[in-house]
Amino acid sequence: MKMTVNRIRVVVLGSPRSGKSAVVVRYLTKRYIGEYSSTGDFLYQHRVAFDGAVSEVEILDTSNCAIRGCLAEHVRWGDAFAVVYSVCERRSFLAAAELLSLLERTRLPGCAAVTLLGNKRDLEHAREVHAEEGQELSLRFGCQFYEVSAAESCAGAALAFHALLREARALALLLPAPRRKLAAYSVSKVIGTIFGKNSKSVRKKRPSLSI
Ligand SMILES: Nc1nc2c(ncn2[C@@H]2O[C@H](COP(=O)(O)OP(=O)(O)OP(=O)(O)O)[C@@H](O)[C@H]2O)c(=O)[nH]1
Repeated sequence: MKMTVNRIRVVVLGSPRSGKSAVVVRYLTKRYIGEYSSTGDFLYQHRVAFDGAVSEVEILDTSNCAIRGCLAEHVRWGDAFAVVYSVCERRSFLAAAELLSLLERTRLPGCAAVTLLGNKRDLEHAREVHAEEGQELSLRFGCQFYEVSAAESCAGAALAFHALLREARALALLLPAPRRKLAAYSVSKVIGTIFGKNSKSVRKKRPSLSI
């Protein structure tokens, strides 16, 4: 049976140190890398098959968007958004609320799949944001919500990303959007870079984005 293939562009947003890269790499490789020295965005290409369909996914792991002024460009580019905060840092939760509000203002409601991820749930002793608060925020913006721990397991990240891709697939059937090409790194090349080097500090390079 021929599997349908669809292309989905995912943008991962959130405060510095909230665990965006750790969650993305955990989902892509099932492994946890402790430290990244991030200097910019990183774009991964990933092919995933589930629910009888194949998705060619581009995941943009952003860094310091607000400071670098590239947030609007990323919001225009994405079909789906993962907004990450750390359950141990209230400031990152407030920033996530701002990001959800921005997405609501700039992307017509129902035109993009969005999920809110409360990361670092393994650090219960340092928790500052309760799960109910994340749930309420997701209800307010009509988006999905998961608490995950990139450090503890890949199940949470996989569940959250597959749910996001499932929603993006459904929207793509309703809202065909123009496709723009991006220079991208294949996951195998990226993973080689990550694991080829000292995995303690992985330098992230900013690929040339041509939208
Ligand atoms: N305990 C714990 N630590 C985590 C988890 N996820 C990430 N970290 C740690 O949090 C720190 C930041 O993780 P990154 O993935 O680099 O965070 P980031 O959001 O990509 O950071 P920027 O690139 O600066 O925006 C690192 O020290 C990670 O080891 C988690 O689930 N649990």
